[in-house]
Amino acid sequence: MNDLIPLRRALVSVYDKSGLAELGRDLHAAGIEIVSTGSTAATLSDAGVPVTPVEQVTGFPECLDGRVKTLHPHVHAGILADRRLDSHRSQLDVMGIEPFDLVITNLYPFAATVASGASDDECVEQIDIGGPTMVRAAAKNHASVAVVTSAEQYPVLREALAKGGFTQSERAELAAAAFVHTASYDVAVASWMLEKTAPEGRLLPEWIGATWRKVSELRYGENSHQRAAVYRNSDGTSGIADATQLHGKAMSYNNYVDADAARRAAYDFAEPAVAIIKHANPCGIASGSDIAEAHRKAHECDPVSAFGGVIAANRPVSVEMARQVAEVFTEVIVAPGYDEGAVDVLAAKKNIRILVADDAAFGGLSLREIDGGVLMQEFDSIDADGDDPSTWQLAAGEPADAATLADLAFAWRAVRSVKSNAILLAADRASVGVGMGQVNRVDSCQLAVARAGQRAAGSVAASDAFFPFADGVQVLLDAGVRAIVQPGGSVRDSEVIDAVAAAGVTMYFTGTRHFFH
Ligand SMILES: NC(=O)c1ncn([C@@H]2O[C@H](COP(=O)(O)O)[C@@H](O)[C@H]2O)c1NC=O
Repeated sequence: MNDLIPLRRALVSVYDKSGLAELGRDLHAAGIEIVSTGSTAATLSDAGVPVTPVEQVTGFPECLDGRVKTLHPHVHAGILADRRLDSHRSQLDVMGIEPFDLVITNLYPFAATVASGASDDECVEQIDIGGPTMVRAAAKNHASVAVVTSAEQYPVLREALAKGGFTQSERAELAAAAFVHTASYDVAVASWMLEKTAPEGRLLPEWIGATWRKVSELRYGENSHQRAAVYRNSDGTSGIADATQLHGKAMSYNNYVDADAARRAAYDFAEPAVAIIKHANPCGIASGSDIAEAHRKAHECDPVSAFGGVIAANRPVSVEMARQVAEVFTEVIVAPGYDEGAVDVLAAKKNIRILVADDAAFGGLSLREIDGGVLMQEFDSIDADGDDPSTWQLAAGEPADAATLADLAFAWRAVRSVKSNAILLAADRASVGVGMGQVNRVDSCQLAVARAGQRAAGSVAASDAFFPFADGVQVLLDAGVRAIVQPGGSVRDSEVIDAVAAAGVTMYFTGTRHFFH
């Protein structure tokens, strides 16, 4: 297929000058004439590369502090002429305009400038206008022009130089990448402008722009007949999507879902904490004086279910914890780091996936896809009103002693990582029985009690939402639970309070609910 267009003339205008001098030499060596803007031209000249200043093409000086450099018909007609058309070629001849075969541009660093905390004026100045205009023009006209928008593409460009140009399909691919580049850039600008112009107190934007870039394809999705891939947020935030894998088989779709749930659970705690997740629910969650103790206690909650689990720690994994984990078949372990020797201990197990990911920073706004749209809400913060035990209202029984209150506070934090209806029994800042995802609260109570077995007696209980009737709470009381924390707010609260008081059990109302679906 002879659709290769030789590269004879290039427009080069880059903010990021990395690799520019070397590239310029290669372009020159390939016989390409280089037209270039201000400091790009200076960098090339300093490197001994012959360059035509863009002013020589436009016959107009760069002006307004660089706001106008390449925005000129002599540049844009040279980029946009469809050279398959006789009419376009002859118009260029008449106007004395030479076409460009190649545009190399990277844009002003708008997002980085915003992230640096620069003033509004400085951010506005970093909204590139001429760059995207050239990029979009070249991408539109990929039938005639190749466009390069990042230094990461220079190796591909060098390959094209070696073979005498880009093919049509290569130019189309470059054009697609270029439109992704300008679209992502505009999403960043538009989001920032919307935030700037939002009326006081408006949290939920009128428009949501977000872009994600594929990190990798996954073997399959939730099931083997579903194709799937993982994408990373383009806004620079890091998380489980771009965790570094140190060992083990490739992550699966379900591994990602569970690792995300595990991190959410573990990172609710300031003290060392571990969550063990199966099918997005904790089968064990505990805090401890160190991470190994937290893991031991989390594992003891339900050793049967912990088989094949996904573990998250909110502290670096110690060798001691690694040894404990290595005794159990574990799908994934994710932590902010690993003490020396811990990875070696874990990696002795061939199948475990070992991930290191930055400390989780759950918060802000979260999105959930529904048919035809998305739901946006504030992330459910555990530090909402009502989460501080000092604000809880004693609804029944005697005030809890300090140790019991600490266990209730633990249970209240832990229960919100359990899918509703959620009941979590805890002792010594560790779950001992979890009832999750049931369609009524009585079943969740029964499940939590059954899982806890003998440990239910003397444990404390947390319920993610109020008890609509006394039947659920009665299951907990019959099992010997000694203190309960729940939001309160049911029309039948008095029945629930009476049952709890009759059993001589302490119960606090938080006034805050933590449904999790
Ligand atoms: N206004 C223009 O005509 C214009 N043309 C190109 N630019 C940008 O100027 C930068 C390169 O400028 P310099 O070569 O002076 O470093 C590139 O990031 C390019 O995207 C422009 N600047 C911003 O809008």
